[in-house]
Amino acid sequence: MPPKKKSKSESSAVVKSSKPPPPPPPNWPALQPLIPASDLSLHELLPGQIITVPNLWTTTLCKNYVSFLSSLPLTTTPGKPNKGDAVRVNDRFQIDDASFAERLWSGTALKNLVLGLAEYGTLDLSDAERNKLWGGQVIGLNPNIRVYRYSTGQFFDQHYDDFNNVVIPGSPAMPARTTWTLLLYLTSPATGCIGGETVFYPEPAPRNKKSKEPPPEPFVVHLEVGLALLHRHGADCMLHEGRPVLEGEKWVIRSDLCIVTHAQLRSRNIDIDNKALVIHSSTVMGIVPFPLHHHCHPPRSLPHSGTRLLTYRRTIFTELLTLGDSPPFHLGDLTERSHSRALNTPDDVSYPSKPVYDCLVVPSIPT
Ligand SMILES: O=C(O)CCC(=O)C(=O)O
Ligand SMILES: [Fe+2]
Repeated sequence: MPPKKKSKSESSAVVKSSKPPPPPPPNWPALQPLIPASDLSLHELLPGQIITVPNLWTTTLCKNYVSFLSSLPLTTTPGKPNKGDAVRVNDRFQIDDASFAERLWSGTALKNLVLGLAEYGTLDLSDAERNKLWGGQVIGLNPNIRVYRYSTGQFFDQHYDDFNNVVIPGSPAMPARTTWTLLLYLTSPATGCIGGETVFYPEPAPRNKKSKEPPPEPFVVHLEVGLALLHRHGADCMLHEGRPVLEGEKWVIRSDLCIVTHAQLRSRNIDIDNKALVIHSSTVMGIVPFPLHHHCHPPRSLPHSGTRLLTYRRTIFTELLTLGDSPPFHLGDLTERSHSRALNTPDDVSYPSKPVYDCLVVPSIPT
């Protein structure tokens, strides 16, 4: 007798049982109230290494979040780490939630400050300098959101944060790499949390390594409610730790800045030279301004015909609206209809509806 065939439902049941679906993301409260971006700024505490945004979240928002986060199923990490991992003793909750990561990025002042789009409070940098600082063109935050609660006596021992390759979901999904750690403090001495500072240990200058000079002073970041701390990670990460909490509870939300890289773009049929980004496709499509946010009116930023960019393969830049619907590729705001609509304001009428362009001039992106 032939083996009994599995019915569809049976076989899907088998698949299901082998890989349980990920837990649904929490019902995160709204990110409000917030202080307007115009009243916030980036503070470069250690050039190229540590940057903060005081009051990224308001005290009220932090307080609401602490009470919300307390309801999540946090797990205490074991005191004995895997080989090579730092000793970390805290309670933690971790979830892949691209939509929350996007809210934390675009729904607060973070994106505009990091990308240099805010009118005030950004660092005074050229696009190339900004890309160098962040390690590339930042496209958002790591969807892997971590929530830490340190109770009295808990700590995160000295360690370096490594980078990760991640995928930012979308259509299509965008491969990216993390370059800076984001720590958002929700508590501080003002809320009864004593201790728990994040401390960085600068490397002694090479010539001093063998000398008897004392090592450089540690750099201490004190907890402040609503302060976002960004620090470079990966190969150039500074040794750092979360000091033991002496009293009260320390709450932190952790994510990372994510960048796109040359290699990742190339693997998607996108070419870049120092100034331009071109999408190749047999069907078309278009050319995506990069970074998008520097070009609210992309047609204005297109090069004049006759420039060297005409040597690129000719592509028809159909109305940007089409990018929103069936994109060969899209990023960030261009995928949003609201933004696409904004491109059809009366301001745009002087542009032909189906102009032919080769390429868009964009800032360089480090490999
Ligand atoms: O909680 C802190 O102060 C440090 C956290 C940290 O270093 C990390 O998440 O890698
Ligand atoms: Fe760390």
